[in-house]
Formats: sequence, structure tokens, C-alpha cells
Amino acid sequence: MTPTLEAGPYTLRMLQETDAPAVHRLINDWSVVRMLSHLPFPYPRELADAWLAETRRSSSGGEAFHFAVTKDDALLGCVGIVLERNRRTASLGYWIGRAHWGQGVATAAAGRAARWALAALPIEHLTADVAFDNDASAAVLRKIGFREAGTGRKSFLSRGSEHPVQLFTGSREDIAPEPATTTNNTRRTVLVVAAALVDAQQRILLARRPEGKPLAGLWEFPGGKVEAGENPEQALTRELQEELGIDIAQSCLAPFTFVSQDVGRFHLLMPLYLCRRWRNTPQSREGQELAWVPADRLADYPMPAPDRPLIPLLQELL
Ligand SMILES: Nc1nc2c([nH]c(=O)n2[C@H]2C[C@H](O)[C@@H](COP(=O)(O)OP(=O)(O)OP(=O)(O)O)O2)c(=O)[nH]1
Repeated sequence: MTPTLEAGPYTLRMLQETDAPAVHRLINDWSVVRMLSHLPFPYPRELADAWLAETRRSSSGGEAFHFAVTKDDALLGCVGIVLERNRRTASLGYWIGRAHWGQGVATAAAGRAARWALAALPIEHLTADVAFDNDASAAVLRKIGFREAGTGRKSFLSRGSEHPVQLFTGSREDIAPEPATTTNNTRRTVLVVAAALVDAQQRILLARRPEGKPLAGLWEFPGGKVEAGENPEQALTRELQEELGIDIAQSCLAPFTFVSQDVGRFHLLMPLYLCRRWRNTPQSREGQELAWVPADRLADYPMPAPDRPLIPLLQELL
């Protein structure tokens, strides 16, 4: 299902059949349609109806997410995220009606959709392409964080011929970078405590970092930062209660291993505890997705770089 997202003054919502007249009016404009590879000019009204029906079909199948970009209920343009067949990559596309150019609509809307996709979909990166003469659109992609990834060629129906396109790619690190936490070269050490909760079937609980947090979309061991006045075990029992609603006796937290790694903005020091006993069933308390994962499937869940060396250690143990 395509969610509704807020992007500054704009709302991104699922496209509806009733958007057809506005879609037709905005796209049937040479300056817009010439940048879109697969549409003819003039753009007939029936194509708008057919396209809207197709977006609803692909959205319900979870293959694509097409958003209407609106302000005060008026349609300004569209943003789409289409999953590749392998589901590890998705492409981002957008168009904005000419009357709304130059106001930052595309940057706000496409940026919001890109960050949502990287946090919510099982993808590793996004791709996009723009016509060689579409400097404004290339600037939007760069502003969102996309990097140039070469050139290609595409046939443009509206122009009746093949033209070069600039290819772009954006990973989580590119598009949702973490805010800098240091202003000088000395990185402070941040103490983060985490737990590998292991159930009776020897599965480990992973939590997905939600949109809006650094590293959104990656899977991690539940836990968080140690606050002033707490020891690590107190911090971990507090975090597990807040995030999962479970009670853990500090005596049930067995030190397993630790991570000590420079992660750019700070130096991460993360003790990982093993825990097999707790009270209550772990539940998502902060909107984060949860997964019980057998040790031999851990590598299928993209994790922050410092966590990756922990996977073989857990596999060996379990
Ligand atoms: N909990 C957890 N954090 C991890 C793991 N791997 C990893 O790199 N981290 C990093 C991500 C974050 O930069 C940091 C944890 O910070 P956080 O922001 O989630 O901590 P918190 O729950 O206290 O959150 P907040 O109050 O600051 O929003 O540690 C992991 O496996 N579990």
C-alpha cells in the first residue's frame, strides 16, 4: 500500500482515478513531456486514465509506489518508486507541472519518497536517470544525495528518437546521511549497549531502524545509548523495556562481545549482550519492524557496518 507522507508544505498520497484530469493537464505540456521517456506528445486523456489504473494495480501488488504530490489538495506533480525484479533496487522517477517549477517541490517530494523507500523497502539502493538536457532534474537528484553513475541511452517517445541520459545512484549513506556530531577532528566515543535476544528456536531478534533516524532501514540489535548516570546494564534494560516492552533481570544479560569502531561522526563502543530469558513478549513499541531471524539467515538483513563482524560469531555460537 502506498502511504501518505508529509514533505514540508506538500503531501504525498496515493494517486486516485479522480486525479486523471489534473494529471492530463500537467503532463500534456511539451516542457514536461519531453523529459519523460515513455509518453507521446500530445498526451491523450485516455493515457492518463490507463496510467492511473496501472499505478493502482502495481501499488496493490507491492511492485511500485506512485505518489501524487499535492498542496492544499491541488495536484502539483507525481513521484514514483518502482522496484526492480530482484527487489534489491528501486528506481525513482518524478515530474512536476511547469507552473510549480523553481519552488523546491521536486527536491522536497522526491527526497521524501527516496528516504521513505530506503527506510521501508527491502532495497539496498535507488537509481534514477534524467535526460541529458534536463539540468534542473539532475540538480534535484544531486541535492537529495544521488551520485552520478555514468550515462546511458533511452528512446524518448515524445521526441521520436533515442537520446543520452545521465544515470544516478543513491545508497542509504548518500541519501539519509547522519548529521555530523563533531566540529573538530577528535571524535568522541559513544557508548551504545545492545542485546542479542535468543528465543527457544535459537532465533535472534532484529529491529529495523525507522525512517527519520540515522541508518534508517538497516536492521540492528535492540538497544541504545547509555545515558548519564546509568551503567550499561541499566541502560540496556531500560532500552529493551522502552523499545520492546520486555522486562529483563540484569543477571540474565551475559556479555558476549563488543564493537569498537570509528563510524565517521563518532567512535562507537558497543557491548553486545546475549539474553535468553525475559518477561513479556517483545512487541514493537516505537513503530519499528521486528524480525526473529535464524542465525544462518542473519546475512539476509542489511545491518550497520559495525554489526557485520558479529554475525559469524553468533552463527558459531548458535
Ligand atoms: N541499538 C543499536 N545501535 C547500533 C547498532 N549498530 C550500530 O551501529 N548502532 C549505532 C546506530 C546509532 O548511531 C547508535 C545507537 O543510537 P540510537 O540513536 O539508536 O540510540 P537511542 O535509542 O539512544 O536513540 P536516540 O534516543 O538518540 O534517538 O549506535 C546495533 O546493532 N544496535
